[in-house]
Amino acid sequence: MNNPIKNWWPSPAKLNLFLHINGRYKNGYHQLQSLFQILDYGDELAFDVNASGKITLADPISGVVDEDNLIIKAALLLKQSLPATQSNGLGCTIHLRKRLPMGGGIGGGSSNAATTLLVLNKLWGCHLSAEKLAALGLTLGADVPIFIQGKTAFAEGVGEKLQPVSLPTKTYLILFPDSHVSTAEIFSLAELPRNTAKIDFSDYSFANTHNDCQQLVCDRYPNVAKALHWLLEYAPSRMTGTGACVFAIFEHHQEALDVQALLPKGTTSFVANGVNTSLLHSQIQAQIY
Ligand SMILES: C[C@](O)(CO)[C@H](O)COP(=O)(O)OP(=O)(O)OC[C@H]1O[C@@H](n2ccc(N)nc2=O)[C@H](O)[C@@H]1O
Ligand SMILES: Nc1ncnc2c1ncn2[C@@H]1O[C@H](COP(=O)(O)OP(=O)(O)OP(=O)(O)O)[C@@H](O)[C@H]1O
Repeated sequence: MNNPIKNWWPSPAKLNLFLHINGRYKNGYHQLQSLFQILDYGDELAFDVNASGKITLADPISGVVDEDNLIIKAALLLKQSLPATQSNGLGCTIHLRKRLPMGGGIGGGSSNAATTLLVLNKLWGCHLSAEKLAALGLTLGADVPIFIQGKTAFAEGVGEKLQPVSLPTKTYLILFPDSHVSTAEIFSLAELPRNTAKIDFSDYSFANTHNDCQQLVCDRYPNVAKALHWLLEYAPSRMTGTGACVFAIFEHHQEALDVQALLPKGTTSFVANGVNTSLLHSQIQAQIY
C-alpha cells in the first residue's frame, strides 16, 4: 500500500512590485525591469517517484490538457536533458493542490514548473546545477528562473537576469478580479508603452516606479480597474505582471486582514507576506536525500 502521508513541496506566488518595459528584442520578447517579490503563499506539489518511465499528473487542471501543463512539461524537459542511460525508467506521479488563480500575473504555472524541476532534480538524483535548471526553465516561460533561484530579486532582460535583493517584510492583500488576462495578448498591443527609461535599483521606491501594462489592462478589463480603484482607498496598490491580480501593500499583517474583511462578498483574495527566500528553498535545504 502507498504511504498516504505525502511530502508536500511549496510552489509560491510572486508579485511584480513594478514592471517597466524598456524596449523590445528582435524575437518579439520585451526587455523589462521588474522587482519580483516572492510570497509565503502558493500551490503545493507532491512527487511519488517510480521506475515506470511514465510521468502522470494525479490532479489535472480543468481546462489545461496534461501535455500543455507546465508541471508535465517541466518533468519531461528534465528527463530529456539527461543521457538516455540515466533517464531510462525515471517515472513519477505528481499531486497538485492548486490555490493560485490562473492567468493572474502571480506566476502560478511558472512556479509549478520550477518546483517540479528543483524537486525532481533531487528525487531522481539528476545533479543538475541551479544555472542549468534556470536555463531549462526559461524555455518554458520567462518567469521560471526567478522561482528556480528562489530569491526576491531585481530582474532585467526578459526577466531572467536576476539580482537578489533584501526587502523589508511587508504584507500584501491580493485580489483576483475574476478576469483572465493573456500575457501574450497584452504584450502584442501596439499601444503598450515600451520606452520607459532604465533605472538603477539603488533609486527604487514603490512611489517612483509603475507597471507599464496597468493602464491598458484596466482599459480592457473593467473588473481589474474596479478592484484596483477599491484597494487604492486603503493603501498603495498596483497590478502585478500583466494582471489580472492587483495588490495593496501594508506594514502589518493585521491591517491587511482588516481591509480584506471589508471586501465585497464573493471577491477572491488572499493575504500573504513577502519573503526574501522562497519556502521551497528552505524546505529543500532542510531535506536529507
Ligand atoms: C510579464 C511577466 O509576468 C513579468 O513577471 C513575465 O515576464 C511573463 O512571464 P511568463 O508568463 O512566464 O511569460 P512567457 O510564457 O515566457 O511568455 C508569454 C508571452 O508574453 C510575451 N512576453 C513575455 C515576457 C517578456 N519579457 N516579453 C514578452 O513579450 C511573449 O509574447 C510570450 O509569448
Ligand atoms: N500548472 C499550471 N498552473 C497554472 N497554469 C498553467 C499550468 N500549466 C499550464 N498553465 C497555463 O498557463 C496559463 C497561465 O497561467 P499562470 O497561472 O502561470 O499565469 P500568470 O499568473 O499570469 O503567470 P505569469 O505571472 O508568469 O505571467 C494558464 O492560463 C494555463 O493555461
